[in-house]
Amino acid sequence: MPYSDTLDIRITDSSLRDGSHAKRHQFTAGDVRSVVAALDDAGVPVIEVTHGDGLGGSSFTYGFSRTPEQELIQVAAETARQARIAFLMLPGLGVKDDILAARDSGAAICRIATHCTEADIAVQHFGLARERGLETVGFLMMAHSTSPENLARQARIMADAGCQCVYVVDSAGAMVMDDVTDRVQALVAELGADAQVGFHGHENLALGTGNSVAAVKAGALQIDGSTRRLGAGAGNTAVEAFVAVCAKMGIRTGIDVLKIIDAAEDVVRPVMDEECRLDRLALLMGHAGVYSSFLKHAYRLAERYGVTGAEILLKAGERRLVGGQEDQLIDIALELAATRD
Ligand SMILES: CC[C@H](O)CC(=O)C(=O)O
Ligand SMILES: [Mn+2]
Repeated sequence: MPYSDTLDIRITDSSLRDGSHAKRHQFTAGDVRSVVAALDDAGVPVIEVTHGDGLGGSSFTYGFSRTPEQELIQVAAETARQARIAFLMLPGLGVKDDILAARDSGAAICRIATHCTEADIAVQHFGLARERGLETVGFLMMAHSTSPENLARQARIMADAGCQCVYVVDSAGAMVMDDVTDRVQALVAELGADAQVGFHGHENLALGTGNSVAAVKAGALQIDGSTRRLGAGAGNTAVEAFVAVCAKMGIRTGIDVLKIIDAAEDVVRPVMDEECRLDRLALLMGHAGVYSSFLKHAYRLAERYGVTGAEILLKAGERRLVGGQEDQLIDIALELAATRD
């Protein structure tokens, strides 16, 4: 079944949220205005705007936002003519009042993210969001690290709590196509008509587009990407490439291929500090299954403690660190530095 009468799938652009990691959370209101205007004009139906770690992420642990995220959400909502604005929140980092504030700032879609085995911590948040008229999306992060069967059980918890679409989130960019197919199929079978299934990819193994196509073939109706790959690690699935592939495959996204290609080059690239590269550290994250948003932390800590980013990330992979354990990267760097003395 298609997403709607006019769309086979719905794409959410995460450049202004996942891309916040790559920008070390330094987006300005002007950045948001220009990117939202271009994506909206190209027909992108949903644009996510928040601190990289979601509402309430601005902190010593995750990095401070240059501009308060509610202001960025407000600017996005005022700029968009047809696109709906989404925000992300990790329970515990953000609180319920942040959800209400984001709704008042003009956001329409509430995306709640948990580690893939902890869906139960999101139950109240989905309830509140639905009660206040927000559309809901659930994010099961680091989905490569649990079985399809277990992931489906976690998706059921989210759907029963009022989540309308549960995402398989390849936070580490560690999945290959069969991993995606198995997980998306398991969720589709579990959720049936109760909730849609989505997929969020990272490019750490250069499989963002291929994995997203696999997700669609397995029944996903919502797909995330970031224009010019502006996201954590090697970035997210490039929206412009995925849209062009969909056009060739006859998958209706509602996004104008030529306009999104221009937006990537002329509007998003100038906002970026640098390209999101598939370099050594990004590849290591895909290989070792490490949370993509650890990348910039690894660079910073490597420099501060005189160790290498690769060592930090490989240890993080061995210890199976999950999102929210950024402080443990400091412990790893200190331990490595101690072995140098
Ligand atoms: C909220 C942290 C994280 O960046 C969410 C996400 O995009 C992912 O897990 O890939
Ligand atoms: Mn991500």
